[in-house]
Amino acid sequence: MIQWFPGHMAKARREIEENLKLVDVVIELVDARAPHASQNPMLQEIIQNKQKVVLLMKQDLADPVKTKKWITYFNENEITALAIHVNNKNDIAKIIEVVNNKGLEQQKRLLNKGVQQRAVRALIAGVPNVGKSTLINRLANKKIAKIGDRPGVTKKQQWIKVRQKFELLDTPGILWPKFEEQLIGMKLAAIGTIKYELVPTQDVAAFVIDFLFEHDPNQLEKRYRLTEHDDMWDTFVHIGKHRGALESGGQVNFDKVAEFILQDFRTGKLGRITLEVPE
Ligand SMILES: Nc1nc2c(ncn2[C@@H]2O[C@H](COP(=O)(O)OP(=O)(O)OP(=O)(O)O)[C@@H](O)[C@H]2O)c(=O)[nH]1
Repeated sequence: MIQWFPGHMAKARREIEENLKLVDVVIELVDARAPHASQNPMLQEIIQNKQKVVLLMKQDLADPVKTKKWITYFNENEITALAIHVNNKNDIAKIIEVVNNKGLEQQKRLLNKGVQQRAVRALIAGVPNVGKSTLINRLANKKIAKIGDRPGVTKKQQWIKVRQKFELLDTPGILWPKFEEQLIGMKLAAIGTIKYELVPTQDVAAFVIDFLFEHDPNQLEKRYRLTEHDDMWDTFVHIGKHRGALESGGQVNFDKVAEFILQDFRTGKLGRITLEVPE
């Protein structure tokens, strides 16, 4: 997990700016469970006149009604957006079609300026853990070796041919998450974008419990037999006993409880939850 310091952000930005020169379309990945929180604030600024497609990833874990609202919201702002489950073939086919069309559109604009036609080119960008590598592998239709950090080695750009349609840069642009607001930090920690060193696990789990109790209390009853929630301490004790998160003396292990809650949330065992709706 990357620690984002100003230097890293500047470097990430430079890399994307360099790569942007090579492509017609930017594929921006956000998390369908928190599309606003997981959107990098800088990207739009540097994309400028390139075509963009926003993918709401992990739609299988998100609330389908809220996902529809988000798609409408993006469309109303003249942004093409698709909800994606990376294991759904139709979703992948849709990406290929839309990216290709966007790329051709972009090229048509440039042809008038004397630029030669070539294969449509695209790049993927998004915050950590949003599903960039998985999507690249699905689009390539084969397993691409993951290229780790190799400081000091400048890698030559490689292009992946996607179904004879367009070319995709093999390394995604990794964008930094938003840090400015505590609530955004909570959402990002809940969906797994940022690590717990930044926000304590128990706080994140407590946030998830509060959110569910307000928006979808049935899930808490179904999963943990939790029917009332006045006090976080009591709620953790209840869930700890229910899930057997106990220490040798029979005391509830709060860290373990928090891990259980977050794991349940992230794997969809607490239902399909979206943490925010468009304003
Ligand atoms: N349920 C679900 N999980 C997904 C989906 N797409 C990706 N994932 C999971 O999300 C996790 C992160 O995926 P990666 O492809 O490693 O994400 P990344 O953006 O490349 O992550 P970094 O390398 O940290 O930047 C993995 O466990 C994937 O299996 C999806 O559509 N649905």
